[in-house]
Amino acid sequence: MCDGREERAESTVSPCVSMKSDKSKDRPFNFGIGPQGSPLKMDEDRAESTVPSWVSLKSDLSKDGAITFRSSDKIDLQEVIEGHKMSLKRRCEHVTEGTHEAGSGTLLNKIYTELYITEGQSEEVDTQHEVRQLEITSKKNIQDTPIKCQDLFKVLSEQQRHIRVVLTNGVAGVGKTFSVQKFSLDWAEGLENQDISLVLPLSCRELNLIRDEQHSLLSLLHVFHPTLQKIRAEDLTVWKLLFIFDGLDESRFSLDFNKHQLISDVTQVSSVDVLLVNLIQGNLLPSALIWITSRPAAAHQIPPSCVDRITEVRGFTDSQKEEYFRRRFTDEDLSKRIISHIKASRSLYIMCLIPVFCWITAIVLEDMMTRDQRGELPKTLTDLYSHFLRVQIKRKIYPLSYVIKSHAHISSFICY
Ligand SMILES: Nc1ncnc2c1ncn2[C@@H]1O[C@H](COP(=O)(O)OP(=O)(O)OP(=O)(O)O)[C@@H](O)[C@H]1O
Repeated sequence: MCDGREERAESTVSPCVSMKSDKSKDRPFNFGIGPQGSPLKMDEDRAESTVPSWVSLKSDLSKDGAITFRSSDKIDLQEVIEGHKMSLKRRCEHVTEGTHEAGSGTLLNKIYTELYITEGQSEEVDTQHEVRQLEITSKKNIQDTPIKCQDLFKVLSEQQRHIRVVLTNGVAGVGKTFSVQKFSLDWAEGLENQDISLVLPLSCRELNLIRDEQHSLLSLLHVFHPTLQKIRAEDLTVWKLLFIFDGLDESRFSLDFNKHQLISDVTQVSSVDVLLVNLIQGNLLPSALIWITSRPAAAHQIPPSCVDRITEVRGFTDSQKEEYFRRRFTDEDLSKRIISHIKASRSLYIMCLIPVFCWITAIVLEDMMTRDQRGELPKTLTDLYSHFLRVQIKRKIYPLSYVIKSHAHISSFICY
């Protein structure tokens, strides 16, 4: 049992068929490495911290849960937090849709459409055709308990206790990374979860880059969040931190929860996988919150006993599908025509449960409807896919490698 805690509702993470693709290996969301804005200007000679313990910080929570600092710790802590918020906001407010598209960027808040997220995990998917599976899944949703992304760490019923580790499953292209980005942006903009001192997204794909290096948790944060260069070990132990590990399926670490070095000090150096295991088990920073996202087939790497809440991103409900197209196009008539076209095609309508399909559909139908198109609009997934490739090649805005990766992503869904 992780961190030695007593009985916890057993969660089953059944590995489902993963619609694995190469798409997310090219994901543009860069959590850390690279230019992240200027470092904070802080007084080098500041007096030793008088930071109160987290317990006393908690007593300073305002009505809306936001932290207010006492005068002695006000400047240092708030400077660090504000600097980190600015940096995170810069990184999260622009997104690239679909797959990597150099230099592009849409405002996340402009296109972000609420996703259907549920508590718990759907039963293992069977081997039926993808469209059939998605149809069944969407019907099963009715009894499930929806949960909002911003509430993932909130205790929502009397039966629940403190939620420390959340595992979010979801198939390829369903919106896990977008959810992480939206959660982080809302925090950075001061809108949600203001009781959390620092939200620290770490993409598993980027962590792979330092797989062979030795780090302490503190130095790991310095590498991936340079705006936190000035934070010290004692800060980490008193703040309420949220670590987000996005894309566990992309991780090349072998997480061994049974036999590993025990680490409880944030300055202790070890391999990155050992740091992760200790963090997830609660040996290292036991009060830190942890959010892990994964495609279903990789989620079993986290022992159920370590997980306080399992959620699943299910994609878009029917009304969310329509909302997506309405948000995407300022031309109301165009969005209406696109919605009525996908509604008329059963397979397209069902597949639009997956947001990345909405994106592909939008690209293709916008292209076909806004120019003098004589051909028939695509009604099957194969039609849609071939039009998609044609549009991309014609636009020449994507390199060939991008087109090949798109193919890998999409072909994991399409067998029509
Ligand atoms: N909430 C959303 N609102 C609007 N578009 C979305 C949303 N979620 C996802 N999308 C679209 O779907 C694409 C894929 O989403 P995302 O990268 O978050 O999926 P994922 O579940 O992380 O996939 P993978 O497992 O392949 O990494 C996005 O680039 C975007 O075009």
